[in-house]
Amino acid sequence: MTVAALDVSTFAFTEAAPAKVNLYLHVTGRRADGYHLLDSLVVFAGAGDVLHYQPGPEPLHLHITGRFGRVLDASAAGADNLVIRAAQALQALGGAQAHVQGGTLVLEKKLPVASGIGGGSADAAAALRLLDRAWNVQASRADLLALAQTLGADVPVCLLSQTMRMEGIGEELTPAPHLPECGMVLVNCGQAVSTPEVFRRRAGAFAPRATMPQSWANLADVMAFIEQQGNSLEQAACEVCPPVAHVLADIGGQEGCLMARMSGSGATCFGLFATPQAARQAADRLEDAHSAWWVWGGGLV
Ligand SMILES: C[C@](O)(CO)[C@H](O)COP(=O)(O)OP(=O)(O)OC[C@H]1O[C@@H](n2ccc(N)nc2=O)[C@H](O)[C@@H]1O
Ligand SMILES: Nc1ncnc2c1ncn2[C@@H]1O[C@H](COP(=O)(O)OP(=O)(O)OP(=O)(O)O)[C@@H](O)[C@H]1O
Repeated sequence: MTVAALDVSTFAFTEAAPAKVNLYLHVTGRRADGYHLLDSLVVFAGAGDVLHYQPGPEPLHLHITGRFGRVLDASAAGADNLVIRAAQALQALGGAQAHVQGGTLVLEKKLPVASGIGGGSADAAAALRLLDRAWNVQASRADLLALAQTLGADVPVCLLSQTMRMEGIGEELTPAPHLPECGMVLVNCGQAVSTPEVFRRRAGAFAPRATMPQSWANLADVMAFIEQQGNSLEQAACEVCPPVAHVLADIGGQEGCLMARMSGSGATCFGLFATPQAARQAADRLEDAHSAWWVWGGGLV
């Protein structure tokens, strides 16, 4: 089937893969195996990739479409793609009782690749949720989380796709206090940033574990808390990708922007606004001024 002939509106299964955003990210230590210990407040934006699946007799295969589909070369649709790796892992977990089938997966790649908002992790997590349903695997939440962990540090939190405090190397997840409605702008300058390289370049003392309140009365409370935290990888990411500083200044300069910060290992930066509408207006202005940037504005999941 050619990509042009794929009509995903007829596909039986669809799953959203929302972008992960680290409102703060503290690197609190380093394990003997080189992985870093983190403390992060993770939220999910209305922006995301979308995964579609049509079961069929042919072996399971993946097409990648969308604005950033071409960034992932042909080999990326093969065995190395996190969607395929997630499918294979779930198939192994499901065993004989699952109704594992072949068919066509289509990944609409709307999120920039290697950009600190967990695109590949969100795709893998969406594949686990979608195929668990489609194949009637009925895996327990604990089994799915354990499997997610084998696919990447961000995959467990993306499996839940809801506001969480994330610790350990990404596997310790606890519910975070409810966030009041707010708006978010996401901006990526177009330069892919390697997560391992940014971790390697991080310098200086480890950051403390944040003291998170039990609840927030309003957005001003949330802002006061988040502003006291930071992103331990921001400086290293700015060295690897100098436009990050420019992006942060431009988001921060937008009318109504409450704060601007980088997400994950970069280079995507976010701005927080009082409402999704204010965020969309700021996104429109940023897009007009920087046609080469990827810009999104809206609300949280
Ligand atoms: C920085 C974050 O985006 C914050 O949410 C994530 O921790 C990164 O998660 P991810 O991209 O799913 O990371 P993985 O694919 O598991 O790891 C990529 C590489 O990042 C480094 N890495 C990742 C996670 C972590 N807690 N410590 C690390 O040092 C390791 O060098 C690892 O080889
Ligand atoms: N489905 C996928 N989407 C994006 N990248 C993928 C996918 N499958 C494998 N990859 C590989 O994973 C690498 C990291 O991409 P990804 O977009 O997940 O990074 P990221 O946004 O920095 O993630 P994180 O915030 O979790 O560090 C890419 O260089 C790409 O080659």
